[in-house]
Amino acid sequence: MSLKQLFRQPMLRAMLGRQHIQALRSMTTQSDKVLVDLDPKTGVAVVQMNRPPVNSLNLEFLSDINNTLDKLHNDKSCRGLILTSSNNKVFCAGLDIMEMYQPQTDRLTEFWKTLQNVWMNLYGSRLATIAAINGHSPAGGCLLATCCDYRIMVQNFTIGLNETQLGIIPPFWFVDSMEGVVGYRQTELACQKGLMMTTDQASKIGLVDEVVTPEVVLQKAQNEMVSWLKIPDYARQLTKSQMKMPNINKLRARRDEDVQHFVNFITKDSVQQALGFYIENLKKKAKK
Ligand SMILES: CCCCCCCCCCCCC/C=C/C(=O)SCCNC(=O)CCNC(=O)[C@H](O)C(C)(C)COP(=O)(O)OP(=O)(O)OC[C@H]1O[C@@H](n2cnc3c(N)ncnc32)[C@H](O)[C@@H]1OP(=O)(O)O
Repeated sequence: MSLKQLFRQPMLRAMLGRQHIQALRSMTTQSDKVLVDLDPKTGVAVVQMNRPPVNSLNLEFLSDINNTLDKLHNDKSCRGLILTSSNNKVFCAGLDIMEMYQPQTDRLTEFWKTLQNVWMNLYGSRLATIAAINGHSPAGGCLLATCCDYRIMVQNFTIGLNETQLGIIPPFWFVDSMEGVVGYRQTELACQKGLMMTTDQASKIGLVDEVVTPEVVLQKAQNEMVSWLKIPDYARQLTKSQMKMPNINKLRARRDEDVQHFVNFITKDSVQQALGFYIENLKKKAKK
């Protein structure tokens, strides 16, 4: 019997109720790289990034994240999203560097457009969003975290926009996301120097809101979510939108130009060389 047929069974429908069937259906249609557990009672979806070894963001993974966000946004029962990782050492290693090294222009363009979509979708989400950062979170990983409304991070990991250390530039919307959380001066220091901060350092500048032990990170996120969902959705959403729309509109207005800058920049010989060295070092370090 197919899942579709199974969901139509009157006995199953009676036992589980309509809401639960909907939640089950949405869970079973997700990709195996993005695991979704939507609790029909609370309306909170726990979304686990699950692309081993380090949840690096390649084109397909970004598309899966986007599809998941679309599904949750279209599901009226969903009110909150907790973003976390199935790997308890790495939340997200940022963009998949292999997408940017010796790339095909078409795929590189598609990759960047998809990342822009993920950013707009998560940063501007109608849902209350909490990042349960249960591991390292460099660059694009930090971007995902700063898209969320609240960040809870496990102690003794690192987070930051470290692009300049790779010889690349954090795009203006990465910078805007961080600035919205920690303000201009801390963003300037963090981005120009490509700082990877420990959880405690990040907490000191307000980049993370709470520092916790690994065992409690999800429970803390669930507890925090309860307080966000006590606020009427329309009031919270309109307040959020008022604050986030200027940055979203800024990227919308400069989308094509941003893609062009990215492609031109990444395909420069000097940038390819810097990425090549970085990958070599990463692989050497991984072998040790
Ligand atoms: C006029 C103005 C013009 C403006 C123009 C603007 C242009 C815009 C420019 C471009 C902007 C790009 C923005 C980029 C954003 C990014 O996100 S870049 C990626 C940054 N990420 C990193 O630097 C992280 C690197 N990884 C690590 O530090 C560590 O892996 C880790 C995350 C701390 C985890 O450590 P550990 O658990 O010890 O795992 P490892 O052993 O190191 O790694 C396991 C394997 O995974 C591979 N890997 C790691 N990270 C990545 C990655 N990001 N992409 C691809 N692959 C990765 C690593 O190499 C290992 O692989 P194997 O050796 O094959 O096992």
